[in-house]
Amino acid sequence: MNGRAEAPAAGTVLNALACGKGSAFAIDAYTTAEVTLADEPGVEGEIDGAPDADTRLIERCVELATDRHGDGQGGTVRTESEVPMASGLKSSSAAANATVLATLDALDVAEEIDREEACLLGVEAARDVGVTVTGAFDDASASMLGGVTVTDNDRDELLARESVDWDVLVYTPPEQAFSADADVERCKRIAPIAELVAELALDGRYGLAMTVNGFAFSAAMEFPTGPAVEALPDVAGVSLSGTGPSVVAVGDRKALQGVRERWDNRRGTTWLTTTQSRGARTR
Ligand SMILES: Nc1ncnc2c1ncn2[C@@H]1O[C@H](COP(=O)(O)OP(=O)(O)O)[C@@H](O)[C@H]1O
Ligand SMILES: O=C(O)C1=C[C@@H](OP(=O)(O)O)[C@@H](O)[C@H](O)C1
Repeated sequence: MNGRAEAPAAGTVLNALACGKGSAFAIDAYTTAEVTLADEPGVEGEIDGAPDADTRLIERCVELATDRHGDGQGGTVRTESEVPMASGLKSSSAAANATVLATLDALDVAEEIDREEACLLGVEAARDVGVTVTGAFDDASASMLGGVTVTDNDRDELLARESVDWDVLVYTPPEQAFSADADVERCKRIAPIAELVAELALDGRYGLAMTVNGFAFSAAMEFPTGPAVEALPDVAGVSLSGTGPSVVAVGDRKALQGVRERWDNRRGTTWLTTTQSRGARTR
């Protein structure tokens, strides 16, 4: 019983750490999971190219999926990823979604299970192993469903979802920042600004929403605002992604290419990509 699936990474419109509401958009970079089920319980996880990384998230995803939709089988799970880990680009959501879908594929029920329900299994696994603050249903839903989503993570409620077709520039500094280490109390201080960003996002004004989000959360979590200032006013929106350190910008491709030249003077990597509206899928 083998299953295989892929799920996209995502960038931030609104970080949910301040007021519980969040918004994210899927991008064209993927994590793939391969699951082999066995009759005995116990799950062994492996992350390609990262032998020391924490495999509990993907192991818990297999356990929850076989508990709810199979007979509690164990097995092995292996992920391969184009998404830098703990960089604000939702590597955890992509890994969880790919693993849940690959497990459902191995159980031969992937087409019967609603995608939002499958996504919530990954959110539950992330809460169980402590890699998230709010559950990150914003990031998980964007990765599972594709497009841009707005969610209430306190209620695990999808408030809005739409397909979008944006060019996206990503800047990834060489450092890592794990969500579980974020200074949540400082983020909560900017809740009134986060509420404003949620209103802008629900109004479809995603570009302005993400720019306001980026300045506010960069201040709260003490990340530099230089990349955003170098991108404005040429782009439609620019923000610190998640709990950082990556920065994402959306807008006209030519303008993004100009911003890329400026960002290339910084340490780390830049890449041009697009939004992704199909979401996760079995392979
Ligand atoms: N490819 C992967 N395979 C398995 N687990 C992963 C993978 N990528 C990320 N994770 C899990 O997600 C955690 C990082 O999550 P987080 O700090 O929220 O970063 P991000 O912003 O990239 O989602 C890792 O410690 C690991 O548990
Ligand atoms: O753990 C969490 O609850 C969250 C982590 C952040 O994302 P990253 O995991 O990308 O840092 C944030 O953007 C999201 O809204 C909520």
